[in-house]
Amino acid sequence: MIASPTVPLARGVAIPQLGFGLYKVPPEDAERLAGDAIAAGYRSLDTAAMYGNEAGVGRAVRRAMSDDAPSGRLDRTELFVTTKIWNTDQGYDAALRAFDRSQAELGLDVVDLCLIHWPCPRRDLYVDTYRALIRLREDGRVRAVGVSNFQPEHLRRLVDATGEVPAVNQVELHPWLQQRELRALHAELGVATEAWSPLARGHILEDPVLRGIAEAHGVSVAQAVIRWHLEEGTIVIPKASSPQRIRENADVFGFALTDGERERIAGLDRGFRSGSHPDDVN
Ligand SMILES: NC(=O)C1=CN([C@@H]2O[C@H](COP(=O)(O)OP(=O)(O)OC[C@H]3O[C@@H](n4cnc5c(N)ncnc54)[C@H](OP(=O)(O)O)[C@@H]3O)[C@@H](O)[C@H]2O)C=CC1
Ligand SMILES: O=C(O)C(=O)[C@@H](O)[C@H](O)C(=O)CO
Repeated sequence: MIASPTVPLARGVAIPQLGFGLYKVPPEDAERLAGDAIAAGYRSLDTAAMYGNEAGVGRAVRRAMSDDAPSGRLDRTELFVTTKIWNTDQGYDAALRAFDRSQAELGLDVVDLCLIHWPCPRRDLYVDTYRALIRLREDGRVRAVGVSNFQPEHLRRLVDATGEVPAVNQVELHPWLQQRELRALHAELGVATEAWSPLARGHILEDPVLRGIAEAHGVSVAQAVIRWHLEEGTIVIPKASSPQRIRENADVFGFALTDGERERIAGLDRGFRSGSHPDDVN
């Protein structure tokens, strides 16, 4: 894999644009698959307390920094780890305690990015939770703080209440759910867009337009879609369960989509969600 470009966040932090997602990776597989991803050239790992696999991710990171690293020793600054505060841990004190647990599971002195996993507006605790993340950043325990699954009204309220713009909003985004209104607000506020379920959990892989574009480049549909995300400027974190797919998804720097292909993909937006809608999660 050619080194992924990075996306600048506030305060001099930069996140690799291509990362590896670990939702539904069983705890016993997390160290191996995160290690496979690092060996394939990924430098960013996306986990969460809810995934139950932070310990394995932390072990893979520490192994990559050790003298017996399978593919050459890396410095901690070369790796980027994201975790998230789960819904039942929202609130100022609860979020601080949840972060203590995540940090202990990961076994890392500093976490690169910590997100509020879902806004959970009916709990009405996301502003307090965000203040806890700011405190963690000020204490040097996280480098950047952000949110996930926030809709425009949640972002606006957070910015009004705290005077802070989250570094990242991680949302479901792929060719069938292009999130144009939200991305326009991100651009206005200066929030980086990160795509979860960038392959729509596999649902889009049979799309005939995407298949035609992939065939034209001699790549898989997954590769064409990941390439589209990169060209859109989105941070992208595909998950895969085999070393072969992990490598395939990172082999996306040797071709470029044409303007016509990007236009055809723009026409695929249909509001399809492969995961939950933020209104339904509390
Ligand atoms: N903040 C949030 O609320 C959320 C965050 N996320 C994050 O985003 C990450 C990615 O999203 P996720 O939901 O996992 O879904 P993805 O869109 O990344 O799709 C993963 C699915 O696609 C399959 N797949 C991957 N690569 C290929 C390929 N090259 N060819 C064919 N099939 C392929 C995988 O199969 P297999 O595993 O069998 O290889 C898996 O079934 C998560 O792992 C997590 O880190 C996800 C959901 C919500
Ligand atoms: O993966 C995550 O981070 C999630 O929160 C989701 O998968 C969420 O639980 C969902 O969308 C379930 O369909």
